[in-house]
Amino acid sequence: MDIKICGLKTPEIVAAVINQGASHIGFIFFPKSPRHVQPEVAATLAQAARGKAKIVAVTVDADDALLEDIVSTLKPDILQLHGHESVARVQTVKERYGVPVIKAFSVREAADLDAALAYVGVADRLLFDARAPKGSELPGGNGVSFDWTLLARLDGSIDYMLSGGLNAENVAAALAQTAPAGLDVSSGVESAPGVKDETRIAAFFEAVRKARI
Ligand SMILES: O=C(O)c1ccccc1NCC(=O)[C@H](O)[C@H](O)COP(=O)(O)O
Repeated sequence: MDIKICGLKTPEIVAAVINQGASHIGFIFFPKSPRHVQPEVAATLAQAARGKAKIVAVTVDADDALLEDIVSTLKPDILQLHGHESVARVQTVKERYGVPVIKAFSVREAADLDAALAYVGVADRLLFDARAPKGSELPGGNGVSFDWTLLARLDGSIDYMLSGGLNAENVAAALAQTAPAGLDVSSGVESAPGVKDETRIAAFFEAVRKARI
């Protein structure tokens, strides 16, 4: 099972998540986020992880100038589009930058999943996250979950990551109700917004291992 730890900001935490066996590490390029990093910082942090985990650049409705900067500076393995990018925009980004795309969707009700189906075959992977709570300026990284039973309506062949409010305490329940190809977590392995915690990271990986025995 793929595990993506998102919102990394320090070399110590990059080393910790690689040691735990993360398949993906995510860097956030969204100035309002407490996890925001500059492309140069992400590129330096990514050096220790390259070839061991996929480097994911997370953007929100980014324009071409920002994407070009990120792609040329960080050289990500994957671009995660976490805004309102259309199917056509996802296709264009894939073609223009030659990088696989994860398209994120905010889920609160069944119709949100139906809307995501238009991206199957265009995005390389879908990521289902919770709809941001009222008042939040962040489209992701809010530490809130959605009703996982909604995912039962998906065709079993759809490749998706589950995200939104996951942590060591609830991940077994999430895996009992869903069949994702991967998990994505940020707040659930933090001690404060934007501050990753090695003990919580280890506990999350341990909980996933236990749930999968
Ligand atoms: O994490 C952020 O601050 C963020 C900001 C803007 C867009 C996306 C963001 N995060 C994307 C992720 O992939 C998070 O891991 C995902 O939303 C889950 O977050 P959490 O519920 O905190 O585990």
